[in-house]
Amino acid sequence: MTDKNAFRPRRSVLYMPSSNERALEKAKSLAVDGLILDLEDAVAPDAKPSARDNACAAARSGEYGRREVTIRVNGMDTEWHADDLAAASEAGPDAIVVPKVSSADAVRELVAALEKHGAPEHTKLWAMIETPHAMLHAQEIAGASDRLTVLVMGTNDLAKELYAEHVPGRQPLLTGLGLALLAARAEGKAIIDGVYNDVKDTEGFLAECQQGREMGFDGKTLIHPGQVEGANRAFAPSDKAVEDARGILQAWEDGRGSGVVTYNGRMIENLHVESAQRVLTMHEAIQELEADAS
Ligand SMILES: CC(C)(COP(=O)(O)OP(=O)(O)OC[C@H]1O[C@@H](n2cnc3c(N)ncnc32)[C@H](O)[C@@H]1OP(=O)(O)O)[C@@H](O)C(=O)NCCC(=O)NCCSC(=O)C[C@H](O)C(=O)O
Ligand SMILES: [Mg+2]
Repeated sequence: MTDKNAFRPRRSVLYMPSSNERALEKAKSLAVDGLILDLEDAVAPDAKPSARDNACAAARSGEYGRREVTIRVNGMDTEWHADDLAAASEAGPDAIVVPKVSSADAVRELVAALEKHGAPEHTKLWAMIETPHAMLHAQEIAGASDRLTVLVMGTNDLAKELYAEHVPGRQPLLTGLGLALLAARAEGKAIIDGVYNDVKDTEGFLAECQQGREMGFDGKTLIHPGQVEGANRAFAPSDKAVEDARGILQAWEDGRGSGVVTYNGRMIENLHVESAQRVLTMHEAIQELEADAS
């Protein structure tokens, strides 16, 4: 994995229907780390062709500044997929997001199609992991190509396929979330958590952000501008975490050559130093991103 991919903040990644021109315009002023210009679930069948044109124009426009701009195409088994993939490849967004990727063969087929359509090198593949088959083959999917850089959880589809219910704490989904996380980390890929559907339930949304952060997700996919600030806060290292990381590095430096030191009474070994370094690198990457935005 490249450093850019490892430390590219993806705290908040907002979906928007590419048929909604107001939303596409509004996104230029939102403090999101990334955008998913959707052609799939949020777009009605008769609006698909014009939505495709809007998404490609937006990706080409260069008007989204520091934000990662991606296009979610329709699924591989749909009538729109081939045209979506060809148009998105030509437009050259930061990534093309493909829903319901369920096997390593599908990843290889998608990468070959991106190459065939002349997608520029910077256009990566993000695979949505949202079927039982994908969960059971998550590591093969994640490791199938270097061009695949990010896994995106599709928790609505996963719940549907499992006949599961959406409940606080997400107990029915935890096996799938855990398998996808293990796969992403084993293969050195980023992984973004699924959406929270109730845009008016701030408390429930923040609890789910915290759960995602604690599990190890890099960020959360969002559906409404009102969710951006909470996700940015939840998935950034807190002031306390940054202070602790600096303290750990200092204690390690002061201990020069010891295999183990203490910081605030806690045992510190080399692995804790690596984690502290990661926290500081992420903190600096976020500061840099936010400085670019102002
Ligand atoms: C959920 C919504 C339909 C709510 O829409 P609405 O009631 O119109 O919201 P507001 O009136 O509160 O909107 C206020 C302003 O914000 C803009 N807005 C709203 N949503 C977005 C957005 N996503 N991106 C950018 N801007 C947005 C409105 O235009 C208003 O602007 P203004 O008029 O100028 O004040 C709606 O939020 C929405 O459509 N959200 C996205 C839905 C979507 O993309 N769904 C598909 C992805 S989720 C998914 O598929 C998950 C996955 O596959 C799985 O399986 O889990
Ligand atoms: Mg889905």
